[in-house]
Amino acid sequence: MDRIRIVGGNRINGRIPISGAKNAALPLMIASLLTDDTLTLENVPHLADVEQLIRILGNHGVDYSVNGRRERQNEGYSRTINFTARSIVDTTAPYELVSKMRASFWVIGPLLARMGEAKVSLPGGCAIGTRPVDLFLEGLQALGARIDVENGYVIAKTNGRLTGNRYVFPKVSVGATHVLIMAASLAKGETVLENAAREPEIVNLAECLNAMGAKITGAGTSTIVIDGVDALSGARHQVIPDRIETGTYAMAVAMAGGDVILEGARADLLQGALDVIAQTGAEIIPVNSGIRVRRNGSGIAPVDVTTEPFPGFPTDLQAQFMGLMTMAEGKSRITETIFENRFMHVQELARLGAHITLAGQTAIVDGVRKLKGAPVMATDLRASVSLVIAGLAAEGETVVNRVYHLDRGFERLEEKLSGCGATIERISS
Ligand SMILES: CC(=O)N[C@H]1[C@@H](OP(=O)(O)OP(=O)(O)OC[C@H]2O[C@@H](n3ccc(=O)[nH]c3=O)[C@H](O)[C@@H]2O)O[C@H](CO)[C@@H](O)[C@@H]1O
Ligand SMILES: C=C(OP(=O)(O)O)C(=O)O
Repeated sequence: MDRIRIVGGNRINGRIPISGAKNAALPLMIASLLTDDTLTLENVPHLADVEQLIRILGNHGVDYSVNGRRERQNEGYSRTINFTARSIVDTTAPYELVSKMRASFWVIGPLLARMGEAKVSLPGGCAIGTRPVDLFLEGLQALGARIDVENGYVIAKTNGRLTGNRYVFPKVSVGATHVLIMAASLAKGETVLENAAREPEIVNLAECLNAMGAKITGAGTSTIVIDGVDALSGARHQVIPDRIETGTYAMAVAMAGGDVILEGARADLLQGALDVIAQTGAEIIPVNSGIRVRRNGSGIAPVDVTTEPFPGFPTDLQAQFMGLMTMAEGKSRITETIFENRFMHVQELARLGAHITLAGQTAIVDGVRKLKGAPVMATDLRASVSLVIAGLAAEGETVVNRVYHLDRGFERLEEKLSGCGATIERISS
């Protein structure tokens, strides 16, 4: 299993290109199931989750080509990919494929809307909480689906087309919002989704669906109205830059020190998080090519944060921010409100010398002057990268084990950081 070896202590200086967002690319790829035309997606990141979803979609009959050719393995860069689902050959998404990745469950929406049936294994994904799917099922039922759960599979059926309806999410869910927008796009009549997720990835999906002929308004607000259409066509659409990757590298600079331009980053996608990073003492400067992040000399100020749905501080940056706070000049409180078990990084950060105590859903971080390198274990995607950030600022060598988590969501991580002066390499075994 590959490992990442870091020798900390170097400042990070240079340019880091920001990749297409994993969490935008995945639902956009799934939207290709809604049409028999070609959906061309630009700026698709080269990540393990994307490759896995290509396999899952292939099982349903989606053909793909990269820049006009079949995929070349190990290409390593964001690409333009054509997805074409001329016909759906299988409406079952099997356990072996779905268990590896949460978002693969989302095929249930388009399959049901286009084919009238879907059998999808209950999902996997990062182990950060129980992650139920009740809201997806309740929402699809509101559109007229009959749902059964048998032997670990959700079986959804509809007689004829789904029917538009009003659905109020009892809790904000990004995934359930994606699924209901996709399903409602091909439903008969109007659907109104209230208390919908407002994340930029929802807006990216809605814009793509509209380019395919859907009639969606209000994406990015908590009320989304979808006027169902009979069929969708192909389109060409761009994946937005990854706001979580952007925030992660901004925090790496805030922690290790240095001066980096995050090329292609969009501040509007993570303003809340950038404001928090600025409060820690780093300078955040919008520039033409993206965002410049700089911290030279000054100490790291402690800042309290609470994770919230967009536009609040994202849960997907919580672990990285905790990494940053381990070296703050004082105490900070980090409260996780989205997932009930997203503190797996605490014990690993402690191996580097961090002082963190947990009180329910709040971590109290007592900043230390120095971290010291150690072998650590990646437990989930964002937890893994928090260990990388901390390793960059720690004295001596840190080895991060179980790197496959990182490969799910960070394109060319070692290359991007070593290009800016960090001592970081992958040890393949
Ligand atoms: C691939 C992708 O885009 N993943 C993101 C997506 O995950 P995901 O879409 O899975 O997260 P949700 O927004 O659905 O989850 C938010 C909360 O709602 C709960 N819930 C969700 C659905 C449901 O049917 N019932 C229920 O109780 C979840 O357990 C969680 O506590 O949004 C999360 C919150 O921003 C991010 O951390 C993930 O990176
Ligand atoms: C939690 C994440 O992914 P997933 O929802 O696929 O588990 C993530 O991207 O941080």
